[in-house]
Amino acid sequence: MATAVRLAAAPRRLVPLVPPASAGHVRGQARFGTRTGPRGARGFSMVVADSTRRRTKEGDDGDGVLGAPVLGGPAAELGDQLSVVMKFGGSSVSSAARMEEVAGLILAFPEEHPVVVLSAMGKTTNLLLLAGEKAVGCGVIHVSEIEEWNTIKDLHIKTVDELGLPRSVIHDMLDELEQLLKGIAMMKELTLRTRDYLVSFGECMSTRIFAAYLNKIGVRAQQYDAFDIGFITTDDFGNADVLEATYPAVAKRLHGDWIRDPAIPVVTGFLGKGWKSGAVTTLGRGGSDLTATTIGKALGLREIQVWKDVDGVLTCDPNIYPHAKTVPYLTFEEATELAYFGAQVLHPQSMRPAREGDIPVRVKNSYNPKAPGTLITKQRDMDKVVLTSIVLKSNVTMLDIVSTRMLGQFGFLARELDNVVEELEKIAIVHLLQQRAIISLIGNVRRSSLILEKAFHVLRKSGVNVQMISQGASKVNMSLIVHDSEAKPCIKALHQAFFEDEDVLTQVEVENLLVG
Ligand SMILES: Nc1ncnc2c1ncn2[C@@H]1O[C@H](COP(=O)(O)OP(=O)(O)O)[C@@H](O)[C@H]1O
Ligand SMILES: N[C@@H](CC(=O)OP(=O)(O)O)C(=O)O
Repeated sequence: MATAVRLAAAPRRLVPLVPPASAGHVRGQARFGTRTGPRGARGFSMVVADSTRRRTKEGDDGDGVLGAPVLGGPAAELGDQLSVVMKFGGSSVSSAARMEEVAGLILAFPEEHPVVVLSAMGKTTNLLLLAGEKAVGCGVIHVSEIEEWNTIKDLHIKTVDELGLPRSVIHDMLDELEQLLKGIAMMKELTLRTRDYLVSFGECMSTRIFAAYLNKIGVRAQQYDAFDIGFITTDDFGNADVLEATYPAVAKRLHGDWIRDPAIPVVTGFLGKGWKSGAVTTLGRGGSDLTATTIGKALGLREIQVWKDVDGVLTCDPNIYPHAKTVPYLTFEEATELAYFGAQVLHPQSMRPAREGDIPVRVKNSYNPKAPGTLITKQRDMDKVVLTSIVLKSNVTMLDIVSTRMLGQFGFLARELDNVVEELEKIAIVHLLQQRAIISLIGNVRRSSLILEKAFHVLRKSGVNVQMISQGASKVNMSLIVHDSEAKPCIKALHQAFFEDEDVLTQVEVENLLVG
């Protein structure tokens, strides 16, 4: 749950990336093609285990399939450098057929030498969490009956079978996972640390399967567990931060191995190793995006690609309004605001390494690779930009504070919500308003008057009362707070007005005419 605060203190080298027509499905053989080209305070308004396990043995492909013939694939020769990161999310690798498609996509760019980052297959992370919660209360002898555990097991076994791989690729992992669930059942508790260890099995299995499959079709690949190759994090289980030491460590390991023996690295997304505990940590839900950008920066790669199940970053969440359109270009700042204010498509922290390393990020659709996707860079031409995307964050609690005694007071908001309210009530009248939603208008704040005029016109026509508005320090975000129940219709109405009505450009043109 997020919190919004209203203080009413009185007074208050870039080319389209499209696989060739020949790119596509592979089964048992590599195919090639050529690339067609290659928070916080805003003025007075505020919106506010054992990690060494499963180490890949030296000289092992990490997959149990050794010595497969090299048919081709991104044809690395000594001297060639790793060039891109290709991250595939859970939906992109949800089945054997999807893994074959993804292998086809990688092979469609033979001149690239990718580092592949994978998430867990499909909904495996959610299923692991549910299985863990059930294990707490079900008793050791009933662990084998937990529905989610059986779904996970069946999916992974089915996948290796369908890909023609030996079950030994994941056998030990599944065994270890069942032992862990029994341990949770025995202890009747699931700590944050154990939870991270539990969910790590998802990425550890998907990467082992995929690396084994690449090797089977003759493309040399090497599986890596991120926590074993230098992903050092804070010990904030469930939401760990990547520490600086990660960059040189990851670069040394991946680059060093590649130079000695060029095999496509297939790295677990989402996972790290706590610097104090040495235990497996996770980077927050959707954290594989951050793994990808961290590797991109560490190795100074040309581009970071995040392959999803949508045509790129869209003008709004397609689950809220299906007529969302692809946003072709974004800046790192826009993408960060979008993610931070609730767009599930990117991990909120993921743009930081890309921005620091000035490495373009491309969001692509693994189900529709010909779609151009979204290109995210440091800068873009904002001249014609009005609104870029509309983002919704629901279930927000708003604090409405009226006081004359708060000027010069700061720091109180950093504490817990209950404490904050208690503290504030000493000096102000506080209303805690729940079930609110933040609608963020990501766009060109230099056109804020135009955007807000249009937005308020739409909202007034829809009979919606805006309860707070925040612009503040961000150059790309204007936030409105409305009641939760009104938020989705608002998104739809705003989307229609900004992205489906023809008159927006005309307004820009009129404005340009007035200015120029
Ligand atoms: N503005 C947006 N643009 C694109 N997708 C969005 C947006 N807001 C929400 N989404 C959702 O994000 C999903 C993609 O993100 P995610 O599930 O994390 O991808 P993956 O697991 O493939 O990395 C889409 O399927 C879509 O439902
Ligand atoms: N599997 C993890 C990490 C991740 O990034 O997944 P995805 O790329 O499918 O959002 C999760 O579900 O959170």
